[in-house]
Amino acid sequence: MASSSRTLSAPLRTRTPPIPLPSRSPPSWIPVSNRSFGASSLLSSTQPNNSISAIAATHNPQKFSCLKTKASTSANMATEKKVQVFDSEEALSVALAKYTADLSENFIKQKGSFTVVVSGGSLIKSLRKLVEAPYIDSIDWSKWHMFWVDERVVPKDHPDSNYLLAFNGFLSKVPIPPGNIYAINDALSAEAAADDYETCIKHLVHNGIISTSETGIPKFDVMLLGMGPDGHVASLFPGHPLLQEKNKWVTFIKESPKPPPERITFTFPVINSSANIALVVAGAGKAHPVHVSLGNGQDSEVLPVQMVSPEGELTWFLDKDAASKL
Ligand SMILES: O=C1O[C@H](COP(=O)(O)O)[C@@H](O)[C@H](O)[C@H]1O
Repeated sequence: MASSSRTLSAPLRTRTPPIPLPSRSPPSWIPVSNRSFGASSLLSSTQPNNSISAIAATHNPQKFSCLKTKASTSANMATEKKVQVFDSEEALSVALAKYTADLSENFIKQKGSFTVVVSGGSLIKSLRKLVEAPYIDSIDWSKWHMFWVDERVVPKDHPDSNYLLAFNGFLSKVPIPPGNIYAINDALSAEAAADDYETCIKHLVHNGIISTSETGIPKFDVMLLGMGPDGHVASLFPGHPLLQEKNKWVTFIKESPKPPPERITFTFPVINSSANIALVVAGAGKAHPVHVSLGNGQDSEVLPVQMVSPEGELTWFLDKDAASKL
């Protein structure tokens, strides 16, 4: 799509979000488009329910080679895991853009759409190469459907909003149709916003926009996820009972250990139903949970990031600082 045909909204300056949102949860019959809604080395994994394929570190991410292996897992499923280590976060972001663009092309060819889930945090900055040439023009953004793996229960123009972060760093630069951007309804309580988002997802499953796994759980084409220094993913924190949630697709937390306290989040059944997950981790401050997940590091408890085990493929994008303990 030519860059001249992009329909970009202005950055948020007021409390009015660029995507029209109802003041309260809309009934399910409202059309979804109107809803608110260096060198290579090989590692072995200590994680029992995952296989690991390879680590490749390089200045030129186009040239890394990955050995792929598959192993059985406890739930008769195989998670194919790839680990890529880059000399810099810059090189990581180049590779992440290619990874995402390739998936976009393949899914759009295969089924005519691409369902993408993003986290907040540092992930959004690492997506910066995707909004540059060649991908800005080669990706068919009109087929993208965007979701959030977690969101803080704040207005969309609040500095803590994951939506605002994504808008400023990504959405404002690409012509994804506004009706394909599924933000949470920020006019609701945490509990109601989680229910509302789950209803939105159900509606899209019903419409065939979101695929499902054999068990009927939404199966997003890709989740692009960051990880906190404590090993949290989405708003699923170490030791929290929500790690064990099995029934809900979207839930809420009111006492997040990381501010702000009120958040909504996808649960592990949905996260692990994904066709692809990219875990994007940069910086020495995250070396410990990476060591625990991929090396022989230990923690007093199972970290949320260790519970990421998708039905499809898991790819770790690490910079060398995050991988420094491996
Ligand atoms: O609070 C959150 O933190 C995590 C990790 O953020 P990062 O800045 O350390 O990468 C993020 O993935 C999540 O979406 C966000 O709500």
